[in-house]
Amino acid sequence: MSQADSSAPEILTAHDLYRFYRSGEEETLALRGISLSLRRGETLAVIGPSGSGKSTLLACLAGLDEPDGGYVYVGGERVSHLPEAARAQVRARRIGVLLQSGNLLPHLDLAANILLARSAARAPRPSSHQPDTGELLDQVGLGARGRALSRELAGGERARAGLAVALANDPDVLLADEPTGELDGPTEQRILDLLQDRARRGSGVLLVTHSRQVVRIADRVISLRDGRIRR
Ligand SMILES: Nc1ncnc2c1ncn2[C@@H]1O[C@H](COP(=O)(O)OP(=O)(O)OP(=O)(O)O)[C@@H](O)[C@H]1O
Repeated sequence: MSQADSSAPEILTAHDLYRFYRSGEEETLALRGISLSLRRGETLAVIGPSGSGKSTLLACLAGLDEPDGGYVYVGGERVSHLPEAARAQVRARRIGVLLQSGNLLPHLDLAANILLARSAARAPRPSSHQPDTGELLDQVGLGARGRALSRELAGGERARAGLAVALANDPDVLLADEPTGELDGPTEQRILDLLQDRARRGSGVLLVTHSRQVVRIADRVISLRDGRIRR
């Protein structure tokens, strides 16, 4: 566990999030009034049984999905209730997202994926230090794999590559869904080290996970059940 500074500024705020899904006659209330916040340098783990709303929450926080009620702010900028293009811009500038489905465009090599994520950030914040592609590849231990396509990477390499892309915009907030997935021990440790390093550099880090190892590096843990935070 890292030692987050309780006086550090809040970098992510989510208030009273609701999300309904409707398919045919069936209605699912995936989020039922979730409020949470994250400070710079803080790592928050989100746990809960399958179907409790973790991925839906992450998608709403990342601006990949729109909540039906409530709001999300990152770094003082609104993420929710914006046209999709505006949400994508806030995400490109401020948020790193690591999804289980992977975040590499399949027809571009790894270096090009990183360059694309960096250039999408366009107007980096004055304080930001966007690492260059070589630096990022070295950080995740893939210095020699910049020319590889996603399909040419082994599972552990692909997870680290995804993290490199998620970090390419020097995000205020890193949101990751099962960042260590099915990885072996040494690769899992490497990812955990990178996540801890990210928090030390002042990002807020939110990790959806079932892994005890991941929970161990968190400053705080919240548990979801039926779309609510369990108290
Ligand atoms: N696109 C969708 N359409 C309809 N229902 C959905 C959709 N996505 C999620 N749900 C439902 O919303 C609820 C929350 O799902 P969600 O995927 O957020 O849970 P989760 O905690 O991430 O589960 P898991 O750990 O299995 O990934 C579930 O009941 C799920 O069936």
